Amino acid sequence: MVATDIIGMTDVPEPVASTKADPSVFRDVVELTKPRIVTMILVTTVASAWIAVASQSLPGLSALQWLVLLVGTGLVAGSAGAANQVWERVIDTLMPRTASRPMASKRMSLVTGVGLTASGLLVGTSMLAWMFGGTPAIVGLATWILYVLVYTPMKRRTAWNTTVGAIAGALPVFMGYTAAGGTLDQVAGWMLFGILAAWQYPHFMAIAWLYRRQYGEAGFCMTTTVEPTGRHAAWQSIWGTLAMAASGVVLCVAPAGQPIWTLASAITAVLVVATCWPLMKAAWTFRRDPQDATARKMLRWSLVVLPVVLLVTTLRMIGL
Ligand code: HEM
Ligand SMILES: CC(C)=CCC/C(C)=C/CC/C(C)=C/COP(=O)(O)OP(=O)(O)O
Repeated sequence: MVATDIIGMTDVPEPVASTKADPSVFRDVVELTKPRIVTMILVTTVASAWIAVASQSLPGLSALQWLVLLVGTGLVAGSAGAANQVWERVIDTLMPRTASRPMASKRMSLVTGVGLTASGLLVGTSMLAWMFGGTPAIVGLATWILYVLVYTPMKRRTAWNTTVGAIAGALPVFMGYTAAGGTLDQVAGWMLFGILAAWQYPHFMAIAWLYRRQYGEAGFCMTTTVEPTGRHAAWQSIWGTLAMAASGVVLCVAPAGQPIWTLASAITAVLVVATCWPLMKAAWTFRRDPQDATARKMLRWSLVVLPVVLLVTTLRMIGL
């Protein structure tokens, strides 16, 4: 049996909570890490490192440094995804969306899940500390703690969990930014953080709407379960998209705090707004007509808009 996935692009197997669902151990290990989220986090890490180098006139990273940054960050982020699945192995059985995960379906043992989580965290953090010193490693560890130990239990208590999740999802920009030599007091780094944190509202409000029944039945506290008309979710998406565009514009125009009025800053600022526009339109349409179709459109646009905004801002910084 097949079903359409959340963004309506491909057919995916209907989730089944059975030990026979997926015999591939390798596939389970990958699935445990939430690979699509990790991939997007790595995209943000690369953009952040590049923007730090270009905006602060730093020497670029060597090939080995890029490799260690990507593998180290990927391991820490994958470990966070794994820890979340270990923690939620029982509640994940209550939602068709998550019931076929390796831990929830019991295809993977608790010992293996915990072992993979611990080794990913240890190896990833050590690699970052060895190559780049303490800051990126400490930011990674703090992100891991916030996501696993604060956000994960909060999901069943208050819809404010999304704000904590958005902070955790945005902090990895500082791993790339500081690994490349940037510091935590620079405007460019904080604008990148702003882009990421704000983007997660349209991204997640769409998901929270599409899965509102599953979240509600499993006992999760999301904006769409505590306010089921979708109005709050829509407004959070609209404000999130606006804040994302504003952070992107500031990054293009005033990467060091002081506005620099050049053709490049004006063109890229306009491009940032133009890129965010379809997401804003989708959020507005969702506000007027909160339905699965309008939410799915918003989710799809969120996944397109983030990499494009990062590309535009990176090109601006490297002076193209
Ligand atoms: C409040 C923060 C966030 C929440 C609650 C959240 C939640 C989710 C959930 C539940 C899914 C899975 C949807 C499904 O099962 O089909 C998902 C998909 C995804 N998320 Fe997020 N997310 C957040 C932040 C992030 C961040 C920071 C990134 C990366 C920068 C990210 C990237 C993705 C990607 C690439 C997908 C894959 C979409 C697909 O299924 O094809 N998310 N998110
Ligand atoms: C470097 C490092 C430690 C990075 C970690 C950052 C990270 C994993 C951010 C993810 C953001 C997030 C809240 C995802 C949803 O989890 P969820 O639990 O709501 O999703 P689920 O319901 O599908 O399990």
